[in-house]
Amino acid sequence: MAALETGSRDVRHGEARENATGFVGALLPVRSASKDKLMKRKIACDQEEKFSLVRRMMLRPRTGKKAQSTMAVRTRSQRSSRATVLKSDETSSDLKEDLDKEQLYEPKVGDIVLFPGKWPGEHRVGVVENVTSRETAARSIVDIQPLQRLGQTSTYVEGAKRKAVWMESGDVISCNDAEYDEKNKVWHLPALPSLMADDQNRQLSLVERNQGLQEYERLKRWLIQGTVATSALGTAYYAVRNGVVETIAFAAGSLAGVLYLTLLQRSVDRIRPAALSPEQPIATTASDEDGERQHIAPVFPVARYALPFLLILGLFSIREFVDSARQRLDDRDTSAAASVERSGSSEALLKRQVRFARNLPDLSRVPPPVEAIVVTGPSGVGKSTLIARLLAEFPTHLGYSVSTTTRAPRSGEIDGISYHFVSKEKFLADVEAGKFIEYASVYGNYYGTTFDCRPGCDPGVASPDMPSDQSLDAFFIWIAPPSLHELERRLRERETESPTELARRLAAARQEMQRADRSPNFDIRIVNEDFEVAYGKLRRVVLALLHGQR
Ligand SMILES: Nc1ncnc2c1ncn2[C@@H]1O[C@H](COP(=O)(O)OP(=O)(O)OP(=O)(O)O)[C@@H](O)[C@H]1O
Repeated sequence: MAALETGSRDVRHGEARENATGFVGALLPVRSASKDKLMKRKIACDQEEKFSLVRRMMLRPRTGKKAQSTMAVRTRSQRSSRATVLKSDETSSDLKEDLDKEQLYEPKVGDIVLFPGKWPGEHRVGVVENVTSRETAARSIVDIQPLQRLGQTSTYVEGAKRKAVWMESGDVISCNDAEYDEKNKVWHLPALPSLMADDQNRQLSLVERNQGLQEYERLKRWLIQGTVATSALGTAYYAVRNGVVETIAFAAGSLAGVLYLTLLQRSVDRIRPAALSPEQPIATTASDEDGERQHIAPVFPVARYALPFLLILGLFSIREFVDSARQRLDDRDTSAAASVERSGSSEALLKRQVRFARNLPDLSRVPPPVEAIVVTGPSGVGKSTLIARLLAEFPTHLGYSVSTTTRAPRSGEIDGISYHFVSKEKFLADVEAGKFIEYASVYGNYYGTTFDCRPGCDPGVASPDMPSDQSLDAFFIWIAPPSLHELERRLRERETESPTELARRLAAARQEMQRADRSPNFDIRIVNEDFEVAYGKLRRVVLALLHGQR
């Protein structure tokens, strides 16, 4: 053992260092080497030593007591054996002999192997798909396709998701006993190679894992409780501040959120380590949950990824539903208002007024910017129809000013409802007294609109044919027909005018429309082609005016 003797001599001369990296360093021919060369060789030997250790770690225990130890235990035992070698000045041939006793496992494509899972202490079974050896490293890279255990059986199948993992060859253990069933395309593993750590290590990893799981359970509870509490508060707030529909929409959204969170947690629960119970051996690769996962695998990922989109879609649908419900309620209230107007039911009227009052301003606090809203337009354009709808919708906020005329009442016309029928003298006296919003002389008779309105609230809606030039703090709206032809059709269909009267009204309408086009007195012009569209525009304007915006 010349080399060893050299080392021994160095030790004697005090030239060898304590940190000469063990017995391999002691094999260096120190005397004949320069300092640089010495360092290079030392590094080479360091690597060589590491390599030998790596090789020893990769050795798979086959028989005897050692076969029961884990890889971790083997690493420790390697260290202690190395110390023993140093102490006892064992020779390199002794080491080789020691190494030769063990066999180095080199995975091959198609081998069934046991490899570490992502959880501490977890091990899984897989089939080797590829082995890539590396020139610069002792270990090769092994691509492994994980297998799934079927329930508690010793049968393994390929997972639904084919996703290979890679390991270093030293980290995998061969499962020699695996048998492939060609017909059913499954592997039978009568016994897994045991990887049990010593009891102390095992207990430690279990304690750590249980602590982690407890924290996770706490976090889960906290998340769900927090979301439920926030949802309940939000729903209560909506119930107090907004209507039923908004509250239902918010509650539905919250419920969907909680449901999604629960599903997400269930999904996370399913990727727990295979062996959770302390009684269950850590080396078990898969459990019942894996089998269960296999069944739900194709369904659950789809649901998981589709759920956020479904939620968004659902929220949009709820919004649509809320809008349409609101519209339906509005329509119902409007028609209810009209029927209540007719039937005169004070209870229904009160209910309707309360409902509308929620969205309408308190006029004592928000004074409207105008004293009157004047709706003007040619005869037959639809003024009365539009105003009737407005009055039905805002009965407490709008009143209607009945026009005053000096013409004689026609059959069926009632004084005070159709018109205020007054004498020419009285009319002119009221004009002098400034009682009229507007007045005009038409075909020898006076027509005018006063500030008095029914049922006596402010602002009123007046329906004069044309606004007068007198100064009035009113908002003037011009309602135009889509065409003269359509105007004539409406008047004819109304059947309230004689042919002569109809012709006269149409001629007057032509002139009024020309004057209205040039008149600077109108604040807004609305074409009444589609009734709902025209009413929608009118309604928005009136609401803005009621809320103090001009
Ligand atoms: N957008 C519309 N499309 C079709 N018909 C309409 C429309 N608006 C109103 N009408 C109809 O036109 C006719 C005339 O309407 P309305 O009596 O309200 O007009 P008016 O302007 O008040 O007339 P007048 O000034 O002579 O009282 C009614 O039969 C009404 O139902």
